[in-house]
Amino acid sequence: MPLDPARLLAAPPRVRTLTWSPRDVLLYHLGVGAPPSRPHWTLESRLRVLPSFAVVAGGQDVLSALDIPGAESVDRTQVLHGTQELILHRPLPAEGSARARTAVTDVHDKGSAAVLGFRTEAADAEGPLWTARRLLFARGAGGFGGARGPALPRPPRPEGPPAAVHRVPLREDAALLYRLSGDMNPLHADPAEAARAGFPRPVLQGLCTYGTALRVLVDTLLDGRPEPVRRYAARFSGVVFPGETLELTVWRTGEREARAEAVVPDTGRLVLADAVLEWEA
Ligand SMILES: CCCCCCC[C@@H](O)CC(=O)SCCNC(=O)CCNC(=O)[C@H](O)C(C)(C)COP(=O)(O)OP(=O)(O)OC[C@H]1O[C@@H](n2cnc3c(N)ncnc32)[C@H](O)[C@@H]1OP(=O)(O)O
Repeated sequence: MPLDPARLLAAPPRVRTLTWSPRDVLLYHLGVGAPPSRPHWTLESRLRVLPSFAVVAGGQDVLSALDIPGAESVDRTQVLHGTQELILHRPLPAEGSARARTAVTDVHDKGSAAVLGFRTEAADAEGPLWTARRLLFARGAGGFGGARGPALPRPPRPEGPPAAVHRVPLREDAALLYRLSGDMNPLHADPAEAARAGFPRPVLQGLCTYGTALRVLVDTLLDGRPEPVRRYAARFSGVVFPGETLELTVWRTGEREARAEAVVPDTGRLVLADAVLEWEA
């Protein structure tokens, strides 16, 4: 049975209560490579919360993302994370409980692939906390006769020299450490699953690359203060393997805005594209 856009879009939103503690935040920060020299990520007494923690808070189960009516035919081994956007309505507390509501927003037929969009709204007793939007790229799930949908915006590279270029080595076990925070997809841990998905070895979670880049951006642009971050978005343009080094290039594009991209310099592969970070004073 092919993918059924009408059923997917009509599926009731998934509602979950998410609770987290400083231990979860500390583990997440290690998963995105926080070094011992940055105690605001690694010590409970000085802890600040990297905004991208929102995507794992409360152990959000990425594997169940496609357990919805209409997506039965999608081969889970072929699904790649395509884009991620986070809008922070307030700084995240180190300990919290929130109600998160996730709905399917887009079902696009790209020929051989399908692109599925999801939107999560999370709020606690004090009001909205974050909005997350993501696109999943389901290889082999296209051709169901649906609308192609819009092309992803590909803004031109910022003009002028970058403000900074950071080399960010990734741990060999980065994917194994990161998965303890929430993304237990075997694609990131099991060589046999990676081979089934067409990769020579397990690939890094897109959200690990996303969080790693944000950590570096917050440390270098905001002096390690995540509280002003309001929006962070990026496209996953190529796979990353644990143990590789990322080269993160950053442009200042406004008083409170930066753009960034990451390549794996050994291969020249662009892996994180069109990243944008916006913050307030
Ligand atoms: C079990 C269920 C689990 C569900 C959750 C899983 C979450 C995680 O565990 C999984 C992961 O973390 S996977 C790792 C992170 N992601 C990646 O590594 C993907 C890297 N990107 C790629 O490989 C390619 O860009 C690729 C393959 C994404 C696209 O490359 P191409 O095929 O060359 O695409 P292209 O020809 O450029 O474009 C075709 C159409 O697709 C749209 N598109 C392109 N890149 C996209 C992207 N990143 N996200 C969403 N849509 C994208 C294009 O706009 C194009 O559409 P159109 O033809 O209409 O313009």
